[in-house]
Amino acid sequence: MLTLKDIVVVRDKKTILQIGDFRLEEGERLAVIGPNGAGKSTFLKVLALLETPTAGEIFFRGDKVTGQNSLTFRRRMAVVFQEPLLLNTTVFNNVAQGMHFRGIAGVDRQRRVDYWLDRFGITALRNRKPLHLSGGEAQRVSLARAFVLEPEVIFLDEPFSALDFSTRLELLEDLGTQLANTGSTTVFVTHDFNEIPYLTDNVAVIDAGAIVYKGGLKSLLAGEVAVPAVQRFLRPFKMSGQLLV
Ligand SMILES: Nc1ncnc2c1ncn2[C@@H]1O[C@H](COP(=O)(O)OP(=O)(O)OP(=O)(O)O)[C@@H](O)[C@H]1O
Repeated sequence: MLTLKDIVVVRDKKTILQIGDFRLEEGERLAVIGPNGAGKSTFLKVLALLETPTAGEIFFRGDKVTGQNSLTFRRRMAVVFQEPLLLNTTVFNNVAQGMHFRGIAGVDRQRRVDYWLDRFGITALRNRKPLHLSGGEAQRVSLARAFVLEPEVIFLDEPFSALDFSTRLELLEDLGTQLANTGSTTVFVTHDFNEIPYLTDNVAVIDAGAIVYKGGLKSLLAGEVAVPAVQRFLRPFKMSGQLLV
């Protein structure tokens, strides 16, 4: 679905991302993990066509992405960030907002919003303004706003890292269910190994701007693969007993 070729991102004269070959397949659910500053968000923004790389090519379903067509492709994707970024209007309007740009209106729009409010358990909040939502509720609105667009690919950049543990678990379970139901192609950035099994076993590890591992999480944690950068990153999780998976 998305292919990166010889991507380089340079910022402030520093190379922060370097990806030779990368393919995201149709229906693939990929978790991206790595230490702080490794380049995870930059990688996600390049894939989501939100950041233009310094060099390299991006293909969406075989078509080369250019300055002229990138907005059209971007409208076929949805992104959820750590901060919900909601407008100061009702939950219903926030979820309905993106459909305006896609020409979906009337009964169809209402039906789709109602469906996703229900899927994420926020129907009762439909007339509430964001100021009066908890962090977990606000992130449910963000998720509904992304899914309602029926995007071809969903990007999630540490969507739950600001939430408490039990809220995070509930949201991970609900997100996992909805991703399984829709079969959406997904890229999920996290810095916590424990979140990954709720969504997938398929993981890419980024370190110092490069993908140093792509494959199964279970085999990675079982030590079946020996990538020094991965072992270094895993060590503090194991030592502090934070690795629950
Ligand atoms: N616009 C920019 N200008 C200069 N440096 C940048 C820019 N964007 C990112 N960087 C740097 O690039 C590196 C990678 O940043 P990025 O946000 O992609 O990492 P990350 O793995 O998502 O980090 P974190 O887990 O802390 O969110 C960091 O050192 C960051 O400071």
